[in-house]
Amino acid sequence: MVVLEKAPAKINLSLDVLHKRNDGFHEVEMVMTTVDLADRIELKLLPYDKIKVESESRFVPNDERNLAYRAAKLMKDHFKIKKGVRIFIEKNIPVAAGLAGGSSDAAAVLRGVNKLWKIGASLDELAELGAKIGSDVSFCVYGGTALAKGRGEQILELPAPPPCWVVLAKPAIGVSTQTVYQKLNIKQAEHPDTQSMIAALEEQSFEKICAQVGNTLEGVTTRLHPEVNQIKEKMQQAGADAVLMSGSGPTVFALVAQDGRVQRIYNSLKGFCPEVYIVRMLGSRENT
Ligand SMILES: C[C@@](CO)(OP(=O)(O)O)[C@H](O)COP(=O)(O)OP(=O)(O)OC[C@H]1O[C@@H](n2ccc(N)nc2=O)[C@H](O)[C@@H]1O
Ligand SMILES: Nc1ncnc2c1ncn2[C@@H]1O[C@H](COP(=O)(O)OP(=O)(O)O)[C@@H](O)[C@H]1O
Repeated sequence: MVVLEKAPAKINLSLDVLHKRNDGFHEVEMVMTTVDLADRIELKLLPYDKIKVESESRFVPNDERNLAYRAAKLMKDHFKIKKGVRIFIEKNIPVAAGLAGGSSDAAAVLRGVNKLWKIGASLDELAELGAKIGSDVSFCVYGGTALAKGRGEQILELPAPPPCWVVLAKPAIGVSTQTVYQKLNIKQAEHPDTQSMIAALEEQSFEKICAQVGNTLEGVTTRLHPEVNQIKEKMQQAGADAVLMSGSGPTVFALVAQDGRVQRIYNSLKGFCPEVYIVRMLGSRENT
């Protein structure tokens, strides 16, 4: 038996860091949405009790360090499953990019082995388990558009943004999420207005969404990697309606309403950035 799962990337339309917690994590408020740049996860039932991970990407480990492996192991242990799985990951999402590729692979494996091993857990149960793997996994279990609170694992569904183009540009650097959080000075950083972003989504106002994008982590990554600002400037000059770094970076996204401007923005980045993508937002959970 084979199960196929799509593992889409996410962007943070807004990301606010409120304070550092006693457990070392940061309390956040993030408005997140999935886009149609996705890894493809193929799960095959093995006739023996083992988890195997395979991928042609040289950027991800093929052993127990892979978040997809950890997701399958968690499901085996939690539901006391004595079956095996071969996980093949077709890696399309850039790694260590602020796009939650690893978290989305883990979420896809939670959903996938739930079917493969006929466990019958609800999405809510899978999202709760996913938080043990990483802060972004719970959101990735549901996909769509959501407000994520706590350290990222408390998910509240939000209306899908009005349709628009998203141009993603990733410079040739990887960023450690842990380092970015460590270097953040919460008092001095900029903070987006999360409630206004939610109101903009509820109003379905593309203009207001564009006005409210903001990311508390952007300043930290920009100081470490000035390329991030250069990408933002190029996107703005080429006519983007809004530009922001996603998550801890270094990927920058542009929101673009007019078809005619998308190719211009793409062309302005191609040659400067090794990885540039034109994608759409997936919008709601049903489309993810
Ligand atoms: C910044 C965000 C925004 O969506 O995403 P990415 O840039 O990684 O995609 C997330 O908060 C990242 O989520 P995720 O990548 O799952 O992080 P985790 O594995 O849970 O944590 C990695 C490290 O980041 C720090 N961390 C993470 C989340 C959080 N709320 N506070 C933190 O301080 C901790 O130091 C932790 O050891
Ligand atoms: N399936 C996976 N896909 C991507 N990265 C993975 C995976 N499993 C483990 N990792 C590790 O997790 C780290 C962060 O990965 P990723 O989710 O792509 O970044 P981000 O959290 O910035 O969005 C990388 O250093 C990578 O080695």
